[in-house]
Amino acid sequence: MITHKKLPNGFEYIEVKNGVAEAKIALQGAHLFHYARVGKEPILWLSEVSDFEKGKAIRGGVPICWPWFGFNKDKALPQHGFARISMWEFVCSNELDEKTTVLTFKLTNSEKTLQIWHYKFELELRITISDKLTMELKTTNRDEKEFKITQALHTYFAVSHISDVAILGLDKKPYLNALTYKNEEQEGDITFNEEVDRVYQDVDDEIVLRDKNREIHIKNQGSSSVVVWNPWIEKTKRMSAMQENAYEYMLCIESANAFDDARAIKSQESHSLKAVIC
Ligand SMILES: O=P(O)(O)OC[C@H]1O[C@H](O)[C@H](O)[C@@H](O)[C@@H]1O
Repeated sequence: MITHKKLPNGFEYIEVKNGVAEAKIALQGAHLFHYARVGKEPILWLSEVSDFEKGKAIRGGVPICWPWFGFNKDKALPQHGFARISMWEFVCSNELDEKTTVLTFKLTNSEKTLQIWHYKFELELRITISDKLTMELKTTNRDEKEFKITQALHTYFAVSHISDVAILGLDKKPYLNALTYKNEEQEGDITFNEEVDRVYQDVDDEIVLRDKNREIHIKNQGSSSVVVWNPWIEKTKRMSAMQENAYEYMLCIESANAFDDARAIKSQESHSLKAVIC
């Protein structure tokens, strides 16, 4: 079942419920901010003090970073691009069976986007809610000239406690340490006891988030870079919409095309970035 909902301030979202899972997706940013299987704990983390407000990104769920990931050279432009703070069009929903709901959202260039990013584009997000969460973000170049994007499905995962989790599947992978700007290589599993902000490259395999009582598997397509991030104590204090202890209960594993994995898309061609989480 699909229900259109509105907060008292006018902020709109869609609630999805089917036989196996439920989800919530805001029209601003086509931002999925809740996904849980029936009777199970949510997979995604959402800040208890997140904004649900026009022009502000939701803190948690899956922000869509597009058409650039991270800072823009022009510091006046928004970090992680404009897609996550733009109003998307809800195109359609399709209940394939009692366990599978597919929703499609679209964003195209406008006068406003052309002022800050000088290309015509079509961006489509297909979200499939079933016992798996599937997100496919397709960028089509509708301009005459080629363009280059960096992007991410910036997934915030809920964890029982940051000191109890490990990320498997990135052993021996090269990464850019975004805190020191040094290139390093992963040794073994990733565990957390300090701030971590890394862009892994050459990722071609499944990633596993191992928690005390569950494992989450992440499989990406059209992507060979993965960002792993936990802000830890000091950065959390500086961030918007985060409670002081929030870093203990979340981490991000972001399905990306970032840094060396930027993608050039020719006129009328497309690129799809897909993540399957189960
Ligand atoms: O606060 P935001 O703009 O949502 O960014 C949140 C985080 O996103 C990514 O994971 C970056 O690697 C981090 O450096 C950044 O702090």
